Amino acid sequence: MTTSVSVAESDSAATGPEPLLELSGVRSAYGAIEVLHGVDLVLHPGSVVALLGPNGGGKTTALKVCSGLQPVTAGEFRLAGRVVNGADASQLARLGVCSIPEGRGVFPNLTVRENLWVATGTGHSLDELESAAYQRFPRLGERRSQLAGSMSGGEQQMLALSRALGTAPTVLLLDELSMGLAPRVVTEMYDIVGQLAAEGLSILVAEQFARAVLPIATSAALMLQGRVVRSGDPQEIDRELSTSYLGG
Ligand SMILES: Nc1ncnc2c1ncn2[C@@H]1O[C@H](COP(=O)(O)OP(=O)(O)OP(=O)(O)O)[C@@H](O)[C@H]1O
Repeated sequence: MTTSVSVAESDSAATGPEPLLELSGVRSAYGAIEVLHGVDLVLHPGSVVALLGPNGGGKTTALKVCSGLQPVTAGEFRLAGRVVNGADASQLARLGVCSIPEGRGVFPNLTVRENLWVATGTGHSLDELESAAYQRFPRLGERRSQLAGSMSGGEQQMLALSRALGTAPTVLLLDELSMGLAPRVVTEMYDIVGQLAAEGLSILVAEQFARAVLPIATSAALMLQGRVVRSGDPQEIDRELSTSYLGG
């Protein structure tokens, strides 16, 4: 069953450049246990925001809020200036939010082509999706009939990205892109993320390994124990992290 979304114009729409996605004082809980205690985050069009921090800081939960998989119990979640508290994942997907979860979310028992076919529901033909995917990632073209589960971690991540891009999102949410990938592949994947932002996509990426994402980030936010404790320039945050245990 689809619930109706209360979509209201925000007062902040009148002040300064419009963020595409914004969390203001967002709280969220699993059952009775609150794990986000008033999170503030801003994602501007065409930017990459790196959400950093150690295990359990709340990065994945914050991304789940942004993709409609986790409820907002207090505060405001805004998309293009409109309050979307209460919107579910399919409603947010229709508003242009696309998420690649930790572990990539490809169907291991389907081939590359079949995984791309899943995105045809959004209006593009399989031919169009394949052609865009293989142009960006020629390696996927060579493996179009291979089962996704038998591909390398990097190839699966390329497939997950291609399928996500097939839905023509405006906001891309990435959770731990680097997980299980060799350092060289991580660099390759984040170069692509940087290119996507340069093409206009707005990207929020949760990443435990700050060094992987900071070179292409527009800004960074550090999450500890359910709060953003620091946000700003990625180079500054990189310097601060390198002098703390988090940089290790
Ligand atoms: N489904 C769940 N049920 C109950 N508690 C949860 C659930 N998922 C996460 N938590 C708790 O919420 C807190 C934040 O977890 P979250 O996964 O958002 O952090 P994270 O920064 O993404 O960490 P990691 O990098 O380990 O995934 C943790 O204390 C975690 O134990």
